[in-house]
Amino acid sequence: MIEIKDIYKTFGENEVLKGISAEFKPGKNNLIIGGSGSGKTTLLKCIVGLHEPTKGQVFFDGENFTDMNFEQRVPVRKHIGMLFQNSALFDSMTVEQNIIFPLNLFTDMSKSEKLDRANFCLKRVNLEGKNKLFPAELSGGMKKRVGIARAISMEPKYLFVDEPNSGLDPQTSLVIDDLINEITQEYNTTTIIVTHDMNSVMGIGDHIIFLYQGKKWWEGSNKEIAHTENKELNDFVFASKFTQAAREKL
Ligand SMILES: Nc1ncnc2c1ncn2[C@@H]1O[C@H](COP(=O)(O)OP(=O)(O)OP(=O)(O)O)[C@@H](O)[C@H]1O
Repeated sequence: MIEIKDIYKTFGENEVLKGISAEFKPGKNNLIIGGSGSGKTTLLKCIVGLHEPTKGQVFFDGENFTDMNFEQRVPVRKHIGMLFQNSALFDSMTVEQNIIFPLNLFTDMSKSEKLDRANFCLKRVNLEGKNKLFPAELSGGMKKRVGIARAISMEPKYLFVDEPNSGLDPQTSLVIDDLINEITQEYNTTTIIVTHDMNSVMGIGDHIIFLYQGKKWWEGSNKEIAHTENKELNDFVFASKFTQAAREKL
């Protein structure tokens, strides 16, 4: 479980996060949603340690991550898998080398063990046999799947995903959402996903927090979101006439 307590983040004069507290449970898809510039990515980066919060604390399974120094964080980081917006693959490396990269950094596995692990992860994301391809030879959806394979190579306890569906068509987005959902349940990972995608919200949103004006404005599940009376959340989720009409039928 990940717990955040009273997180503030300020850039110069710009107070982006104003006291956010939440709990993110294992085996659940925890979604962070909100308008553009509401601080979703900033919050994710504060949780994972890419930004230091101006105030407040982050706990990984009860351990105070914020107060740890670089060395103390290393064992926690080993349990973190990340999938960032553009998949962040190394263009000069093959698919296999990309997946093995964290294993080289964090483990003393033998070459054949690493290869076995890469093959297992590739199979898991339905990219068996694509080992020797380079990122430039892959579609956007395939790149995401390689990103997921790399993220799970270390068998993470915590999985952080920023905009998994950006640049993908609706069908491929569903495939990626399903994959993240399956992995979250199979490995009981505490998964935190930043998303704009309302299909993801309705499809896999076990636990959703909605950011507005730097605060946690609403929290609940995808079932609850359909019936919320929260005006700002309604304006955000059901912005179009089409989604408003769909809501009537929920
Ligand atoms: N490194 C930084 N330095 C200064 N300001 C930053 C930095 N990172 C983010 N910000 C500011 O923080 C605010 C929130 O940005 P953030 O990227 O977290 O929003 P977001 O909700 O993820 O937006 P989007 O949905 O458009 O990706 C913005 O005003 C942005 O300019």
